[in-house]
Order: sequence, then structure tokens, then C-alpha cells
Amino acid sequence: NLTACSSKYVLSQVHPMWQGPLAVPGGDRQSPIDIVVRMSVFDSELKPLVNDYDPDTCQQIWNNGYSFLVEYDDTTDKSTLKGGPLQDKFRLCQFHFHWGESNAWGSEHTVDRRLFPAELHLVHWNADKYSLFEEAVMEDNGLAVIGVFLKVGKRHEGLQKLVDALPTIRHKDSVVEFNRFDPACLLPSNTDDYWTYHGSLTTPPLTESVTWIIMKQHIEVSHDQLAVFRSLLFTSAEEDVQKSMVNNFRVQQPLCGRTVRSSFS
Ligand SMILES: COc1ccc(C)cc1NC(=O)Nc1ccc2c(c1)[B-](O)(O)OC2
Ligand SMILES: [Zn+2]
Repeated sequence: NLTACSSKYVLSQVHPMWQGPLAVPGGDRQSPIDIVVRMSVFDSELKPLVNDYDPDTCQQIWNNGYSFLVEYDDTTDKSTLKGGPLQDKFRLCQFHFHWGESNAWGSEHTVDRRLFPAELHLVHWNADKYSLFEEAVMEDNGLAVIGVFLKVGKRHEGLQKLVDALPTIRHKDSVVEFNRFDPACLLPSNTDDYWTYHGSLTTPPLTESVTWIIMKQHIEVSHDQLAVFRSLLFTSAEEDVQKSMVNNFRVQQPLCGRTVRSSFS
């Protein structure tokens, strides 16, 4: 729908979590999107991704009232991402997931309209250009986010350590120490095949600062592991009505003439 692209301000969908429309300045590169495979353009210049994560930089896991975040110490270059479509070196700051109340939906991006039960986002910021995540999140080319689709299948051994910590952060704003988790274990075996496009955060402030790198290959987690995600709560311990943390995804946004490039033909 071109109207959503040409207007100076686009009203993002009225999202249950955000109580009403959100005006986003100049919203013509919003995320997530549907990746139409046959419309993506193979770019032979795209390099393999180079991720170099140090599990010792893992610090804590917390429930922010919308997802759960595993946060990393990003004060040094110990956990970095470069290569792929990126010109600069990016530092890992956190990863989180989006999921549905059922296995039928939950991802933010889709591939030829196909929904996955969940999607992992590994968030990095441009440490060559900025000195803080808070700065980079407001700037063009400030963030690089790796998206990985989750499918329900065999149990993911690496994920289990994280799943076991979730009951200790059931409520919004709860935090626990979380150490020595290697996020590389959540990447698919093949990270050379991906789609990439310029987009935005999918939650406020919805800034258009993200180079998205969406993996073609998904990872598998078990039904029971995903069920523990759904045992989290949007609400804090004080609230008298507890709401289960499910469907924490944004609806697909208009492509507005953007090209999605693929690293594979
Ligand atoms: C209230 O939220 C904030 C307050 C202050 C600052 C500096 C940033 C944020 N939000 C933020 O970083 N969101 C955010 C960051 C990265 C990603 C996403 C959301 B996603 O689209 O889900 O995947 C990648
Ligand atoms: Zn996300």
C-alpha cells in the first residue's frame, strides 16, 4: 500500500502492546517485512558473515516486559560481527526472541508469507562509528541484527541452559545473572546463505537504523522449550492481572520499493 510509504508519517499498526497508533518519522524503511524470495536480488559482492563471540561477555538475562533479553558486555571488542553486507565492525549487545501463542505463528519476518513459530534477533551496534548502543540506535547504519527462524522439532541442547533460567525471570523487570553463554550455538550450521535489507527496529523507538541479516537456514527447538517461552509474563509481580508473554511480534510493513539482496543464488 503506497500510501503508507509516501506519507511523511506512517502510522504503524495499532499494536495491542503499544495502546494506539505510533507515528514514525519518514517511515519508508520499516521492519519486519515479507521476504519474497523470487524478488530478492543475488549480490555476489556479499561476503560470508564473520562472528567472533566471547561467552565470557555474557552478563545477565532479563524480562523487559516485551521479550527476554540476554545482555552482553559491549564495552570492548570481545564479541563482534563483521563481514556479510557490513563495512564496519559491530559489537554484540543483546539477543532476544519473538514468538506466538501457538506454533502456527510468532516470527516477525516471513519468507514467501510463511510464518515460523519464533524468531531470534542478535543485536549488534556499529562500534567503528559510535561509542554507545544508545547513540547507534538513532543513526543510519547504526545497528546490524541477525534474524534466525525457529522451527519446532528436536530439542536444542544449547538453548536448554537459557530455557532453565526463564522461570527465574517470569515477571516484567526481573533480572538474573547469566554467564558463559555462547550465542554462536544459536546460529544455524550454514550462515553463508542469508537475505539482507535496510529496515528498522520492530519495537519503539522503531528507528530506521538496522541492517537486517536474515538467515535462510532455521534452527530447531522442541515444543517443550518453546512452551517455556510462553510461560513468561508481560506483567510485573505487583500487577493483579497476569498476562502471558505471547504474540510479541510486529506485523509486516510495506517494502516501499526496497530491494532485498541474497548472498546465494
Ligand atoms: C524502549 O526501547 C528502547 C529504549 C531506549 C533505547 C536506546 C532503545 C530501545 N529499544 C530498542 O533498542 N529496541 C530494539 C533494539 C534492537 C532490536 C529490536 C528492538 B527488534 O526490532 O526487536 O530486534 C532488534
Ligand atoms: Zn527483535
